[in-house]
Amino acid sequence: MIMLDVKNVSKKFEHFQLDNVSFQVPQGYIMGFIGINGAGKTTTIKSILNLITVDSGEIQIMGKNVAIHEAELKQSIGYAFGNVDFYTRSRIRTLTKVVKTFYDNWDDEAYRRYVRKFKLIEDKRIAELSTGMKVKYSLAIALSHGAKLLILDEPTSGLDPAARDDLLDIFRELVQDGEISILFSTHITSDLEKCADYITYIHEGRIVGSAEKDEFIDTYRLVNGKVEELEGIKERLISHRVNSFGFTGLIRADELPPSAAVNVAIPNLEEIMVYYSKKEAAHV
Ligand SMILES: Nc1ncnc2c1ncn2[C@@H]1O[C@H](COP(=O)(O)OP(=O)(O)OP(=O)(O)O)[C@@H](O)[C@H]1O
Repeated sequence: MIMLDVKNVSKKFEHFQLDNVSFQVPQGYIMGFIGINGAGKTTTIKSILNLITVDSGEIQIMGKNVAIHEAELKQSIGYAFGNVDFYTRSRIRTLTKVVKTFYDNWDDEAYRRYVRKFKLIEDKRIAELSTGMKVKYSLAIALSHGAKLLILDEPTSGLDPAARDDLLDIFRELVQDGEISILFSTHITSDLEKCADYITYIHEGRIVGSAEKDEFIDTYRLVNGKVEELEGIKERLISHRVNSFGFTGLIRADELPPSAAVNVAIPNLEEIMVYYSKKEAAHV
């Protein structure tokens, strides 16, 4: 089943627009949503949560339009924002008492289980929680009301490597039984190398690619060669850099000329993102 279906969504701001954004998150998988700062990740997520009204296009969760069925669908969605503070003076215990009243399917037993699993101390005020703990608290809330789609906006930013690794393990565990799906936005691509099944890449408000992770990476090649070879291939490169050893560039695999005298390697997600952002700089 398709859990989240973003279809041809456009939204225009004064200096930025989401331009015909489309991608799908299948049930039971983790979709990594990547792009550099300002690419449009948060705007897309706000559209999915119906926090902003899109100009055109449609977003469906479990086959239902979010703009029409917002209240019903929010029962099935959990969200966590890594860097946002909410009700910072409340204690966990107090906040949960309020939050649980929003949900029809609240499961106290599940909540108790997640409080223990995530080692949440209920007497602590939100302001006293570390970033990782805040994300875990959001997850505990989401999982206790039976959320089937978790929308995590930069959940790992600001975390140390050990805390990040801990959360990534939790995300993997959550999708294991095929019920829960996760949309995970980040610019820390190494997190996604570890935990995402699919990748959607947004650049300047447009989707550059959305596919299973290895297939997405396999669309690109990193090439390097002597500067003399650059002219013959330059036009096909997404961008390139030159140093004293020669040049390195990113190219779509289907654009690679068979006869080019260059070394070819598979890039990682970070290299794909870095070379795409250089492309933008070259065109400004
Ligand atoms: N309400 C708004 N009015 C005008 N412009 C906006 C509004 N919200 C976002 N933008 C602009 O849209 C662009 C995309 O922002 P967005 O937050 O979606 O990017 P992002 O990919 O999430 O970036 P980051 O990784 O830095 O969080 C930015 O240039 C931002 O200034």
